[in-house]
Amino acid sequence: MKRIITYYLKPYYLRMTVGFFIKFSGTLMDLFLPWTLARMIDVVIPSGKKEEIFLWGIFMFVCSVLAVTLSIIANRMAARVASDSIFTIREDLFRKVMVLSNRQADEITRPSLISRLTSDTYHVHQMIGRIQRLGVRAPILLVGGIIMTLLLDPALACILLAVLPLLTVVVITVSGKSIPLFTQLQENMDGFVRLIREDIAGIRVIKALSKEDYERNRFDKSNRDVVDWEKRATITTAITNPAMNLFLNMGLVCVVVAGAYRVNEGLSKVGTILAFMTYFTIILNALMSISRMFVIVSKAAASADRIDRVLESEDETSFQFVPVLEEEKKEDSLLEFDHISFSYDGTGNHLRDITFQLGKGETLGIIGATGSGKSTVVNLLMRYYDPDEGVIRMNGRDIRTMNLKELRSRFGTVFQNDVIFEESILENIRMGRNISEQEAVVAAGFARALDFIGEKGGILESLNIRGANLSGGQKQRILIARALAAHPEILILDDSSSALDYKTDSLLRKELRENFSHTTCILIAQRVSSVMNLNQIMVLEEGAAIGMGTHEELMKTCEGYREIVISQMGAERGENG
Ligand SMILES: Nc1ncnc2c1ncn2[C@@H]1O[C@H](COP(=O)(O)OP(=O)(O)OP(=O)(O)O)[C@@H](O)[C@H]1O
Repeated sequence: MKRIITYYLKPYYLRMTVGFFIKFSGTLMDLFLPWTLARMIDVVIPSGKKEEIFLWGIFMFVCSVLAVTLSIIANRMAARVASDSIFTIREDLFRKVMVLSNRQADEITRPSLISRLTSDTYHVHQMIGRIQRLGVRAPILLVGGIIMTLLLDPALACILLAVLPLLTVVVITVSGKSIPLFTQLQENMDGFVRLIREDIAGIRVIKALSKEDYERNRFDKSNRDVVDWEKRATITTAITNPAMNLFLNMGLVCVVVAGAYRVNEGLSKVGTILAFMTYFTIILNALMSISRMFVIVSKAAASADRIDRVLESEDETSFQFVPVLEEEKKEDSLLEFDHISFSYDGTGNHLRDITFQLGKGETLGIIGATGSGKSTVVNLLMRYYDPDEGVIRMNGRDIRTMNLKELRSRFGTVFQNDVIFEESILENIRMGRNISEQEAVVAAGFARALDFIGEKGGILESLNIRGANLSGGQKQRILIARALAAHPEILILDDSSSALDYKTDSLLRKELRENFSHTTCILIAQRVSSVMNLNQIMVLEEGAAIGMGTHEELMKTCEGYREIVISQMGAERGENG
């Protein structure tokens, strides 16, 4: 919250101050109206002076118009400050989310990052707007109302002063009880949104596994939790209005009765009693607004904390430069993994003592069971994570000493589950890079994607979100074209041809051999046929390299590799190599 007030709202302090004075003036006008009404009824009308009545009427009219106009101006200013400041907060938050390290994103979780960017910024937006409107108006009406009643009739004001503590107790008690309930409701709502997002994204698999009932039960439970907390919170706050009204009406009855006596005894006047009753209502409404403010501020404070936790986290770029750790090695290899060990969470051994070297234009295949650590090799290479032990070098230089953007710009990558955007095929290949339409078409040709692009109506045709109007293999080919389009120095294909038929897969490899012979290539695959012709193949098992060499070498030396080959290509091939 502190960051929002001292940093994000700072550029608007002047606007907020001007807005405050406008709101203040408008509220004062509102506050004066009952007083002028009392004066009109008690003094001006009985005097019978038409001119004076007319002037006071004009004065009241001007006061009302001014009160409304000033309030509208101040509210519009407040809305602008809220929108402008939240725009900056969202931008900074989004920028931060983009540069969070994978480890940080794992910790916070992706759905929570989405909630922070959406519902949490919404709550803060609400608070910034309301605090400038109600936050100014309600206290002025409360304090000003009390002062006016004291000025009008101190004896009657005693009734108000007696009722006020009761109203304050109601507000404080209800707020004290409802704020934690609303906070809890917000947390449950986060889980609820997360569940809906998962269910909608995974609707196909839910249907395929006939898990509709299971998911409905999960949904019902989450829905019930949200409704329960919502009920508790709203039932608690529901006491406020009736209780306040009760005290108000009791107070008003006392004011009317006491006022009648005082009027009869000539100690007070009818107009004064009327004005007094109006102030009574104004004060009550101000108190209710203040109680609502408590809820809004507490919600926003929780949201601001969640936003702050992301904003203050050290971003990826701040730990990209590590002082040169070792003498630059003059080596021929373009890429080197030097005894790399790594764990995502500090408990598992996700990679163990991995060592390999790769020269320019060489190709490396990585094969192994699911979860054996294949993608982890790429994650470390791209510096999504840093290894716990060992050094990764590029041209003999520790990659931790390289600029992160520069490092990543040398790669063309296709990851598992990469995303197709709701854009044209051309823009999906370009991805904002300086790539001409012609270059994109050529890349699509290398990726063997031209046939189906033609059938879809050409490269300018739009794709649906996540490529919903494409088959799995078509999606993969667009992603491969995206990776090839910039002619990267190092190409990484992580299980990116798994959905291609054998013929297309083999044609794709032919294209790569013929047109990307100078490109160093790392190919992660489940199929032996995809990697068997590469310069080196690394066989991973539970994070360790159990074999390294060419297909022929591995057939002789690596039992694990032979088993994979036999299972995929038949015993004969396995035995004869
Ligand atoms: N972000 C993460 N946090 C914690 N553990 C992770 C994370 N990502 C992967 N792992 C774990 O690390 C191990 C290796 O994962 P990795 O993705 O490298 O496997 P893989 O060989 O590429 O598998 P697949 O062929 O199924 O893609 C797995 O046990 C996995 O559960």
